[in-house]
Amino acid sequence: MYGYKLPSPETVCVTAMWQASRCIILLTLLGLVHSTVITNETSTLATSFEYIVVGGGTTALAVANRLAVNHTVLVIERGPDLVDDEVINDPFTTFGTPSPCHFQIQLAPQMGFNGSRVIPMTYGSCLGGSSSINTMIGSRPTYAGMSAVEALGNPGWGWNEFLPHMQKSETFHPPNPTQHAEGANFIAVVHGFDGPVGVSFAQPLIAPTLQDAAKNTTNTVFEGAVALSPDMGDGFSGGHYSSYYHHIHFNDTLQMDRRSSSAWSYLYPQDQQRVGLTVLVGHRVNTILTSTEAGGNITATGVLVEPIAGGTASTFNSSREVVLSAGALYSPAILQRSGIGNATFLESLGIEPVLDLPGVGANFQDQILLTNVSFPLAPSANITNVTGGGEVLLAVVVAHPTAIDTLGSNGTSAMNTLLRNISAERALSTGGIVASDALTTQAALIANAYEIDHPLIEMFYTPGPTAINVWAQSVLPLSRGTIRINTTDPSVDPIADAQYLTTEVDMVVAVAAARRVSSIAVTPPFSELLIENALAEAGVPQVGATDDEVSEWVLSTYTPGTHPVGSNSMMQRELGGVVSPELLVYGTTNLRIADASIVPLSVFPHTTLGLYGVAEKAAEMILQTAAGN
Ligand SMILES: Cc1cc2nc3c(=O)[nH]c(=O)nc-3n(C[C@H](O)[C@H](O)[C@H](O)COP(=O)(O)OP(=O)(O)OC[C@H]3O[C@@H](n4cnc5c(N)ncnc54)[C@H](O)[C@@H]3O)c2cc1C
Repeated sequence: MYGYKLPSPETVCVTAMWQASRCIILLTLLGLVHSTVITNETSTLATSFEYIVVGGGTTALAVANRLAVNHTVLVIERGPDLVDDEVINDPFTTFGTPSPCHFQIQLAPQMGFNGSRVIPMTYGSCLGGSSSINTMIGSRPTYAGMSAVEALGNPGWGWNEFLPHMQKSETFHPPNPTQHAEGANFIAVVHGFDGPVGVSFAQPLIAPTLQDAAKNTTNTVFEGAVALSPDMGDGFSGGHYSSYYHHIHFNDTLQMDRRSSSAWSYLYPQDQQRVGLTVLVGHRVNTILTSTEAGGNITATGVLVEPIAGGTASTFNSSREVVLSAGALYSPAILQRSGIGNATFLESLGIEPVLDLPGVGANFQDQILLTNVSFPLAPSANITNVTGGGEVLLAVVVAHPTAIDTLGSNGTSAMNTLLRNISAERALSTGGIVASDALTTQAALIANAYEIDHPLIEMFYTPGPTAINVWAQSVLPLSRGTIRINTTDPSVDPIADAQYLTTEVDMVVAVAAARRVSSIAVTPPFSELLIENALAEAGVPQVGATDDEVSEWVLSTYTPGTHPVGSNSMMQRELGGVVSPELLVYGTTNLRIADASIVPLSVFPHTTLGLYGVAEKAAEMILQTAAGN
């Protein structure tokens, strides 16, 4: 006998993905879930939690989710809850379309041609943080990169130990037969298949003509040295090119994509509801409250919180730990306001130091992007085939050439010499490092990584309606800057100074990347898709331009890579490290940091998938401490 069965409320909710908040409320009313509380009101909240997580961004929500399975956790996010915001949820509308989550910080004047440049850096401020607005390109650190991180005094952070944490976060969607036929591939053993973060190839994956042109031209420009990769996340992505996967949830039933931000992975879905989790939005953490133990160690006891809209400040207490996850731009500022940082600097602002830790805010670094490159399509090019008919498509082909692929053996050995004889003076004088050893050690590790298998640059091709963009990104910058508050007023942004391109080797890499961009535009079959004078039209130096001409162009056009890291680095304390391999702030008993600020070297070509690994590893270590192991 056949009967008609009504879909369960859970099924309705999964199908109506855009209405998740309403679904969660419905399910809660039906008594089907014990829902996480998301609120912007403090009056009804408890004042004490086992854990407090500062920030509600990419890493924060992942850590909070894992801790809240068995503990009470309060997350405090400065920005709003934008669960139903269509710009954020739809992967294809986020680029270039502002949302209430898009924010910019004005960087300190950076090096430019003939003087300095004032450049803003974009970041996300809402639940999910920057994962709610980013470009969703999925890439992982390399084996060589994680070896360098481990060698900075971080046992347990090599590729083999780190991989399981990235796998735990992930549900990888293998390419479907069409995507496979179009070039998408994967290696199953390096992926996870039941974690919260959806990772899949985009739909549609490619614009066929551009895909072919990009692959063939990459091959020619790098003289066949850059080979098709079976999987860009296998740890050996240097010297390869491939179609990218993205952090996107692909829903088989609906045949549609949705951004898999941290919020959509670890917070909103029904199966991620946590009765112990409270998320307070629209509130800023001004300071972390501390007490000093008998032995001189500092214990975090809670946080001082203020509503963004104005109103009375509140205090929340933590009985176990405080986890700082406000991102590479803001976490150092919160520590500094709390009296943790360079004691002399803090005193100059009238802040009483509770912990002298000179590395707070130092070792700040970001990749650069050469983005201002938009090559106009030739009238003869079949626009539909080249650009997918004017639809927004995600990155089509990405290439990760190594130093030897890009510079040849003479260039590589010249760069190696520069790296191994690096002068730390400028970084020291600007406060970018706290000891010259910090830079020479990092430079030697970067040189080793390049010798093994680390990408020197990343190049990707993306189509627009009438032009093709070729992006080049430096991957492992050596210039070091600072994040520093200049007032105790918590509503004022810190001074973020990336010191882009101030180290000679970074200019060498940028010039090499720019030269490859020029070569690509004049190399068939890619060049055949473009107008005849595409280089001049795009303002890019001609092939054969002098080094000075190329440097001038680089200095006039580069933009922030929006992958800032390192401002509370995980490395030895003597080198200016801020956190131990257990992510505990040195000199504290229970203050951890889990966000991009702990990453000591830019070994994640794109940061997000690696940061989910950091979050999973952080949560595991915190839970081990709670269990007394
Ligand atoms: C435009 C853009 C494009 C990008 N593209 C990619 C990409 O394609 N692929 C990729 O892998 N990565 C990409 N990234 C980088 C990646 O998104 C970030 O590195 C990553 O999300 C950072 O995670 P986080 O947890 O360190 O910080 P965030 O996710 O930024 O979270 C920090 C959170 O802390 C909150 N906060 C700050 N101060 C306070 C305070 N005082 N109190 C309370 N809350 C506070 C902020 O509002 C924010 O929500 C991109 C980033 C941007 C901005």
